[in-house]
Amino acid sequence: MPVIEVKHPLVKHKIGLMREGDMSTKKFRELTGEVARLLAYEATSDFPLEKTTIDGWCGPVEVDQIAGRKVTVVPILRAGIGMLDGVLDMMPNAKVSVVGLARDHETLQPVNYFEKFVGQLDQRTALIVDPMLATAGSMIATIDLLKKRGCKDIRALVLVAAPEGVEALGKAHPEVRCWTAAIDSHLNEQGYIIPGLGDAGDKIFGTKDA
Ligand SMILES: O=P(O)(O)OC[C@H]1O[C@H](OP(=O)(O)OP(=O)(O)O)[C@H](O)[C@@H]1O
Ligand SMILES: O=c1cc[nH]c(=O)[nH]1
Ligand SMILES: [Mg+2]
Repeated sequence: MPVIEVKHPLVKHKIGLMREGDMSTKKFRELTGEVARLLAYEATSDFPLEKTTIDGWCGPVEVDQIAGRKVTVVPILRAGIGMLDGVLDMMPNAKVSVVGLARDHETLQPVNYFEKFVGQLDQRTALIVDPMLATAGSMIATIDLLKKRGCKDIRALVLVAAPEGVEALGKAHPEVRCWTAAIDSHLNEQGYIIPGLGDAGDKIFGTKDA
C-alpha cells in the first residue's frame, strides 16, 4: 500500500482543526508545520541506527545514532514550502531540492516552471512534501524527475489525499510510500479534494483574494 494514512490522535486532531473554513493564514501555517513534523516522524521510523560511544557526564556511554542516511527534502512549490520548516526541524542537516509545478486549471495537468536538485541523489532519501495529493499528477511528475536523476529511496508526505490520487500514485510508482494525515472522499469537478482543505497554497501564502 503506497499511501499510508497516519492514524495517530495528534495527527487526526490537527488535520481536523485545519478543515475549519475561516482560518487565519497564521493558524493554517502553524498547523501545516505541526502536521508536517508528525508525518516526518512516521516516515523515518525505519531509518537504521548504529551504536557509538561518546563521553557522557559519568564516563563513556553507548548511544544510538542514525547511520549513513543523507536526506533531501523536496518541497513542491508553492504549497510544499509550508511543510518545509516543520520537516527541517526534525532533520536539520537535510539538504533541500525544489520543484516548481502549477496545475493548469483547465486540464489539471502539472506545468513545470522550476527545478533545482542537490547532488548525490543516488545516495539520498528524498522526502517530497506537498499538502495536497489530488489527481497525483504533481507528485508523479516530481517522482519522475527524482528517478531520472538516480534517486532510489523516494518517500512523500502530504496532508490530505484523494482516493483518485492514491490509485494513480500506486499505479505510476508502486514502490514509493506516501504518508498522509487523511484520505478524503473524492475530487470535485475542479479537481479539489472534498472535503479537503480548499486551496492549500492560497491558505499558506494568504493569496485567496489576489
Ligand atoms: O495532485 P494534483 O492534481 O497535481 O494537485 C495537487 C497540487 O495542486 C496544488 O498546487 P497548485 O498547482 O495549486 O500550485 P500552488 O502550490 O502554487 O498553489 C497542490 O499544492 C499540489 O501541488
Ligand atoms: O483540494 C485541492 C487540490 C489541489 N490543490 C489544492 O490546493 N487543494
Ligand atoms: Mg494552489
